[in-house]
Amino acid sequence: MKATETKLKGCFILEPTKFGDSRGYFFESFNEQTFNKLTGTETHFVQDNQSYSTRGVLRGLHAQAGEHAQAKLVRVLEGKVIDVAVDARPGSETFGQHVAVELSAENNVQLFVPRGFLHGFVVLSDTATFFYKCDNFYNKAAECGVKFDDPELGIDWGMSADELIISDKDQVLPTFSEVFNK
Ligand SMILES: Cc1cn([C@H]2C[C@H](O)[C@@H](COP(=O)(O)OP(=O)(O)O[C@H]3O[C@H](C)C(=O)[C@H](O)[C@H]3O)O2)c(=O)[nH]c1=O
Repeated sequence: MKATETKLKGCFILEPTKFGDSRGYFFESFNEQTFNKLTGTETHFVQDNQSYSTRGVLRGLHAQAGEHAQAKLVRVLEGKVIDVAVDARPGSETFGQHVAVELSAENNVQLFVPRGFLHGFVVLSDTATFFYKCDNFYNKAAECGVKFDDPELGIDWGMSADELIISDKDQVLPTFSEVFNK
């Protein structure tokens, strides 16, 4: 497994070591000891999530607030997505900045999204199965989010607005400044 820290401190791109042979391939998709050594953290994941979406579905930008904040290790089991993490950590040098990474069943790339980040993704393939580990349990009351197309964030989702499929809930999310600069 190789880990590369992004411009957002604590946010890492991880690439598994793949062992191929005449049958196909094998790789360790997660190893707590390896992960914590590579990221310099003591992360302990407690919940796995999986979602299935069709092309153009955009889920996000979401987070859980306060003590219910979640770090996430995200990857794609089938299909291709653009995955986005936005730094919403108070006082961070990269506050309001984001990274966008292509995750796919072909590249097997993972993104570690630390606590204090907003997270979302858009599906580029016909369908996508998205899998992620969380280091804190789901808490509906602590859910918060920011509008995917907030001009202050300037995220290029790689698709035109008319191609996107977005939940009613996500359509009416506030702007980044309304949530984090209040
Ligand atoms: C997140 C979550 C949801 N749910 C239930 C609540 C709803 O009845 C249903 C769908 O939830 P939602 O529409 O919030 O699902 P997404 O839009 O995929 O939300 C996720 O999208 C972005 C990409 C994220 O990073 C978050 O993990 C999460 O917010 O699953 C649960 O029971 N447990 C959970 O952990």
